[in-house]
Amino acid sequence: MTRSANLGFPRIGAHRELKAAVEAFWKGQSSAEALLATGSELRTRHWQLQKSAGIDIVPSNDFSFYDHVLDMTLALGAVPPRFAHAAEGDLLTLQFAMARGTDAAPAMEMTKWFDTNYHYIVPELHADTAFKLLSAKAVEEYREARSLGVETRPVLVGPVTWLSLAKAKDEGLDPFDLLDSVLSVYAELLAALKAEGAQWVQVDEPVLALDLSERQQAALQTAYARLAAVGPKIMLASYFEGLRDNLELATGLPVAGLHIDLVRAPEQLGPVLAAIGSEKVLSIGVVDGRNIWRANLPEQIALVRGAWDRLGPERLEIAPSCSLLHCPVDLDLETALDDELRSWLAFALQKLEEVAALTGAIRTGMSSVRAAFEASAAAAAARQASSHTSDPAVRARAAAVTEAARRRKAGYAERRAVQARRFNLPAYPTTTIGSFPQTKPVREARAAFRKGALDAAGYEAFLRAETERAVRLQEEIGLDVLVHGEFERNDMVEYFGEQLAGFAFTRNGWVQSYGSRCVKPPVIFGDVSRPAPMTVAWSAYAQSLTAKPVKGMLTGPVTMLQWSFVRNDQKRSETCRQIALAIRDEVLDLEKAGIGMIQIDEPALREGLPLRHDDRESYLAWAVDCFRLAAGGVADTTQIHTHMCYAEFNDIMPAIAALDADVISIETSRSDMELIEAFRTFAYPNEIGPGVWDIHSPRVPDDADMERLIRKAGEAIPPERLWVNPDCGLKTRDWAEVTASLANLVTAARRLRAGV
Ligand SMILES: CN1c2c(nc(N)[nH]c2=O)NC[C@@H]1CNc1ccc(C(=O)N[C@@H](CCC(=O)N[C@@H](CCC(=O)N[C@@H](CCC(=O)O)C(=O)O)C(=O)O)C(=O)O)cc1
Ligand SMILES: N[C@@H](CCS)C(=O)O
Ligand SMILES: [Zn+2]
Repeated sequence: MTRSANLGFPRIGAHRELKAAVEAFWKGQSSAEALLATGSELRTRHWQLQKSAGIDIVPSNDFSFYDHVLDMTLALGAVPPRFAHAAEGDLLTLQFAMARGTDAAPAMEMTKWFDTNYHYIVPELHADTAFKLLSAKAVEEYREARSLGVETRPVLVGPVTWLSLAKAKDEGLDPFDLLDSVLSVYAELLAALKAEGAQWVQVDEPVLALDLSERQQAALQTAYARLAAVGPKIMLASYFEGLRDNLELATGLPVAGLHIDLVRAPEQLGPVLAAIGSEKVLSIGVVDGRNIWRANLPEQIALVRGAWDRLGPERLEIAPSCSLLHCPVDLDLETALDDELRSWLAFALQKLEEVAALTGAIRTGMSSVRAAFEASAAAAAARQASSHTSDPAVRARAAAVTEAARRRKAGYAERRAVQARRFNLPAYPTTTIGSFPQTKPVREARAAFRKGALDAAGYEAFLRAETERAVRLQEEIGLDVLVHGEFERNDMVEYFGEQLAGFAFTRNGWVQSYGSRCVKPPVIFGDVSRPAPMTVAWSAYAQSLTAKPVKGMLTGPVTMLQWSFVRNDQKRSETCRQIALAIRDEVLDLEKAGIGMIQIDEPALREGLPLRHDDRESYLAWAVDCFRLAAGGVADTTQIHTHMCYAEFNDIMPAIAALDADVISIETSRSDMELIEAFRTFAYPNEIGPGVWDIHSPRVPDDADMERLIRKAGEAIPPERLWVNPDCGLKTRDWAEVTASLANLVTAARRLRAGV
């Protein structure tokens, strides 16, 4: 019988219940028991919701208190030696210590999960890492679901993906040297799941979407020859791209099932069907797990029928393209959303209903799901015919863009000279990345304003006071280039989305970004333009308070695109160009208002890079063009900054240089300045602020730490081109940490200056 399946459900809760519980525990306001109870309630609710939506194969172990890659690291006992002190306690405390750091041990690195805005904790490996089954979470959650009458398919991050994401900490060590020891623990875990009664296990190997080295390919062969023999049948899940040249490898592995992503790569169905042989179950991902558009069921059923014709009912599963971790939970909560737009959307629960409808159509015939299919077809037709998705003026303007609009008037060397005269900054200029603490009072004031409990004048007065406090503090600390603090912003993307035409925003569309932190990506449904200035009043106000330069602060077009739910009826490059023109308007208005330095953040430029090398050049070409279009209109005396965090820069250095920003600030401190190496190798020509404070950790770095990092950066970059700044914005930190850390940062810079 053809079955409906899910690969993972959003764990944070429709109302971010997990966030509240975890943060209360961290603050010491609630007990471990209370946190564990919330976890259990959420898992129970989510299993039941999935069953009620009509899903036959429901996942377990997709839940996590922080991150599922970290959970796998704990399962394998790969605890870095610096957490030995925490390893003596319970696993909850240990995992939070590893993720967030402690006074005694800096946090583990965190980076982007493939091309998503979800962050995982990077496993750390030493030649003598002693792997052992440390956490039986997967078994416990399987047992928990079973006790509730729900038979689940536990999910594990696969060994080859886990090793590929890991960082070797010993010179000369390749993570794959440790494959055998890692596989022993996986085998033990699978055996334990089998003993508990699990018939199937979903093993996620998204690396199958990447260009694989020979070592990775061999590791996949070795791993699955060994693990398939253990017992539970393995559903090997690939997603985020087509298998392409990994197709033969994937279909040839001795596993019982294979999941493929037919949303990103529908063209792979034919070749996979031809190669899959006569025994494997095929799980087809036909509902988009990465976006919020309603599926076109009549179109998708054609793919399903193609698979069914070849495989028959027993060897077919119908599923979302990937875990629904990247989707908000429930569209029904969006009561304030425009009815027309809402009728085009589906969140996690609605997507599962779509999976169930496609399964019903194949299993019991069209008559059982006719209403769902008709509604889906009507929504698709209405969206295509809607006048709200296109704006002829925006299209005409985008079509008329010339190369000249993307080019600064003078080259960097000339700009550097005129800007040095204008700003007259000391060596090692100090600055921050933009945001200052988004404290509870700030969030509460915004919530009160939104609910009407605080009027516009009261909210504005509150924000002005916060901004002035931040400016005064920065002056007192002695920073050279100030920021206004971004207090008026709920989020660096959502804030702009709320003000741009063509964007819509949700009330509850939360998606986990890292740990307890969530984002509410706006929805780009139509052509984008900027009806009015968005940030000019706040920047001008902050500048009016001080003689020091205050940077204007904008989110760049690629990041706006990447961190939104993007329309799927137009090329991404086209949508990005429209956003770039809207940001360009804002840049020019800031310049007109006397703002001399304008930062255009592009932290998602690297994340947007296609997973396969073959696709990268064309992406980088349009992404760089869009940034340059946003920035290119200003005078040479206006200094353009950009900022990127979490990026592996090595493979995109030419693109970063081609942005031609006067100054770039990057995240480097968690990797101990490793990332700066790429800038040295490439001989990056412009100014750089390598981050010297890991702002994701509550730890206050001392001035000696920061001085050491700057000196290390100075070995790679000529000191006269170095800036001193944190890794990223300070919105997640509190004022005590910010005040202490920034004072240390300024001390470090002054000490270096004295030695220059
Ligand atoms: C730089 N990063 C960002 C990414 N993606 C983005 N879209 N934005 C980013 O900044 N990706 C990479 C990184 C990820 N980093 C972060 C860092 C911090 C957060 C974060 O703090 N998220 C907040 C939610 C932010 C927000 O939208 N806040 C709203 C609503 C606040 C709220 O919950 N209000 C309450 C009432 C107030 C209260 O009682 O506290 C309510 O409405 O009930 C706002 O400020 O108005 C988070 O809380 O997780 C995310 C990614
Ligand atoms: N200006 C933003 C950038 C974050 S990537 C901030 O400071 O929060
Ligand atoms: Zn950042």
